[in-house]
Parts: sequence; C-alpha cells; structure tokens
Amino acid sequence: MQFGRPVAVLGGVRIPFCRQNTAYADVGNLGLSVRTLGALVEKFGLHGQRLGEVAMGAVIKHSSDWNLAREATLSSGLSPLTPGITLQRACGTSLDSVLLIAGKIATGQIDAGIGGGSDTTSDVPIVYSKALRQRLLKAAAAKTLRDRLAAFKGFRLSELKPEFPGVAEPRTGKSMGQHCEDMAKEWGISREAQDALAVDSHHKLAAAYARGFFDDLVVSFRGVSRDNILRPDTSIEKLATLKPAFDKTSGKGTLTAGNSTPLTDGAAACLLASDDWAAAHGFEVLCHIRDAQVAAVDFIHGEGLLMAPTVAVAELLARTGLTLQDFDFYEIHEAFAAQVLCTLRAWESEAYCRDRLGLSAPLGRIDPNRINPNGSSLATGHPFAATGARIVATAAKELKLRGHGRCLISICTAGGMGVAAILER
Ligand SMILES: CC(=O)CC(=O)SCCNC(=O)CCNC(=O)[C@H](O)C(C)(C)COP(=O)(O)OP(=O)(O)OC[C@H]1O[C@@H](n2cnc3c(N)ncnc32)[C@H](O)[C@@H]1OP(=O)(O)O
Repeated sequence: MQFGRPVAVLGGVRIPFCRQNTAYADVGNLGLSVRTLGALVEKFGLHGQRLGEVAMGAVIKHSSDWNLAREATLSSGLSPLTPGITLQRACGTSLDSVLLIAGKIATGQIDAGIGGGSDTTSDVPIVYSKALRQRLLKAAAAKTLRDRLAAFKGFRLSELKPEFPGVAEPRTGKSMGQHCEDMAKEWGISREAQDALAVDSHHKLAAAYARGFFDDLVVSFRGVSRDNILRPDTSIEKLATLKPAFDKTSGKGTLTAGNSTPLTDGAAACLLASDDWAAAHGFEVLCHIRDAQVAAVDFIHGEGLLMAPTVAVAELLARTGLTLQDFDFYEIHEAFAAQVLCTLRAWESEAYCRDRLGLSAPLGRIDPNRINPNGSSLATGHPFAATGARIVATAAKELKLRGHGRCLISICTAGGMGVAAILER
C-alpha cells in the first residue's frame, strides 16, 4: 500500500488497560468501545458530526456484539449517519483499523474517520457443545411439541460441558506463549535479557505517567485512571524469582508472568483525517502515516509464529527506500519480551536477512534506547485489538512533542502475521 493523499493522525485516546477480571470484569466489548469512542468524540468536539467511517475490532467477541463498530458508533455521540465496520487481525486489529481508515482517506473516499479496537478476556463467549447447539436449533425450529422433544432424543449429560474460546493456535494447538518459548530457544534469548526488557518497559511507562505524557491520552473509566498492570516498583531481582509459565517441565523455560503480557481488558481509538479536513476543523496534525505493510510467515512448517514483523518491516523498508536505522524511535509491540528480542536479533542476523528476507546485508542493529520510549505492552497490558490504536496514539503524541521525526511501528499477531507502519512529522 502506498498512500496518495496525505493521511493525518489528529490524536487518540484509550481507557486505562486493566488486568482480566478486575475493574472491567462486567463491562464487555461494547461498553469498553463506547467509553473510548465517546471520549474521543469529547476530546475533539465531534458531537453530532458525521464521519466517513469508524473501523473497530475485537479479537474475542460475542455474536451479540453484532457489528461492534457500528453499535459503538451509535452510542458514541457521533451522528448516527456515521457508518461502522468491524474487523479482526488478532493483535494487529486496531493498527489495521487505522490503516483501513487511512486507505479510505488516501484514496479520497472519506475525509475523516476513526480507527480503534477493544478486547476483554473477562467476558468471553463460552458456548455449549456442538451436539447441544444442534439439538437446541432443531428444537427451536420444531413446529410440534413431539418434534421439539425428539430433538433431545439420546441427549447425554456430557453435552452440557461448556466450551471456552482457546488461546491456542488452531493449526498447532500450542498457545502464543508456547510458540514464543520455541522462538526464544531457537534464537538463544536469555531469561535475563527478557526480564531486563520487561522491567525497562514498566519503568518507562511509569516515567511517562509521572511527566504527564498520558494526561490527554488516557481517560479514566470505572474509577481507574492508570493501567492497573503497571508495576513501577518491579525489579530484575523480583522477576528472576518467577517460574516459567509455558515450559514448566524441561527446566529450560524462560517466559514467565513477568516477561509476558498478562490477559487484559481495554480499548483505544484514533482520529484520522485529510489535511484539508483537519485545517477546516482547526485541528493540529500530529503526524502523517507514510506507508504500511502486512506480511505472514509459514509457522505451520517451522517458522516462528511471531516473526512476521521481520518480513513486513523488511518489505516496508525496501519500498520506501529507508534503512532500519532511519527512525527516531520504534514502537515494537511487546507480546512477550522474547518476541521483541527475537525480532531484533533476526534483523541483525546475516543468515536470516539473506536466507529469509532475501537481502544482501543484514538490516542491522537499532539503538535500544529508541525502542518504546514510553513503555509498551508488557507494562500497559495487551487487550489484543486495542494495542495497535494505543501504539498509534502514543507514537503520534511523541512525534508532536519532539516536533519532528519518524517512527516505525511493528506488531506481531496470532496466525503468524505482522503489521508495520511508518509515522512521520
Ligand atoms: C494474540 C496475538 O495476535 C499476538 C500476541 O500479542 S501474542 C500474546 C497474547 N497474549 C497472551 O498469550 C497472554 C499470555 N499471558 C498469560 O497467559 C498469563 O498472563 C500468564 C500465563 C503468562 C501468567 O498468568 P498468571 O500465572 O495468572 O499470572 P499472575 O498471577 O498475574 O502472575 C504470577 C506471579 O507473577 C507476579 N508478577 C507478574 N508480573 C510481575 C512483575 N512485572 N513484577 C513482579 N511480579 C510480577 C505476580 O505478582 C504473581 O505473583 P504471585 O504468584 O506471588 O501472586
């Protein structure tokens, strides 16, 4: 994708992210999205305005959420004439929501729109067994009492066993954490390096809150005004005491609760527009989206599940003529500390860059001090479909404060995909 008309990011908001089964335990995706969209409408004074599109998503949602984006839009304060579309690309969802809106602005289909997403693991769809679902449907369609009762002939108590949505990849049966544990072993990522990255993320997020960075980015909800996952006082010594979470038996597991994202509830959204629309409404352009790229890896046949950002970024750099070092800072989603470190090591690896990315030289090292300057998912938490919009809003604010610069965004997703984008000011 290459943009035609410039696409401006005007800003974003999110609610504080909260650990599963805490402050938002009884809210649901619609409630999280409505609070967030409503706050964005408030921030930009968009009450009653008709925007071109609202794109939002959730990775785990109820069918009763219907078209979540449209339903949230109808309760947001925007004009009911604003359409809404719901999409899903696992943890890339709300970066993709932003990019969908960006594409529509770039091609002139719309002048302004909102991209965002939400997720809750506190209110997941728990369903009956397929056998019981079929019986219930048959019974509901039956025209006589006899047919209704016949639908339950041969019913077994085991059919009442509830089914929970899995966090495992359907093709491999392994969880994201197990896949990432495999990657950490393949790339030789140490426990110490993972813990250090995690502690750093908490400290950077705490510092950003302390200097007021999030004052206009995070809106309180349900009595919470700051991500309740954040542990400003965490330390390498404390993290070193935690037991492996995904490889509990081999004695070689390195991923723990401290260097993995916790299951999280939350939502985030960003306002995008053409330069003309921004000027006409008196809004400052925080930055522009220069370009973006999506890629996938063949994790079924041995590639690391969360390695696709290495490919997306390489392709993005090739198209834009930029090098990996041409960025003032990087927003690399921290699904797990190990996944960030594997990605960095792959970009530095001559063999990987040659054999997998088809490059004549490695993409090279990036300055660790330029990565996630305001903390990232290990400290904020990771409500899957909210993370992309959180990152875009954070990066746009950082660019505004710096006055100029360029940011590379990279997000790994379930299903072996990666989404990357470039923001510039
Ligand atoms: C989905 C996509 O498309 C792509 C992606 O992003 S992949 C990533 C998707 N996300 C996931 O897979 C979620 C992975 N995380 C999990 O499954 C779970 O959080 C987990 C299995 C890692 C841990 O679960 P848990 O054991 O319930 O964690 P939790 O009880 O909170 O923490 C365990 C201990 O660590 C401690 N701890 C955790 N983080 C800590 C920190 N930063 N500092 C100090 N202590 C910490 C806790 O206090 C707790 O200690 P106690 O036992 O003394 O109370």
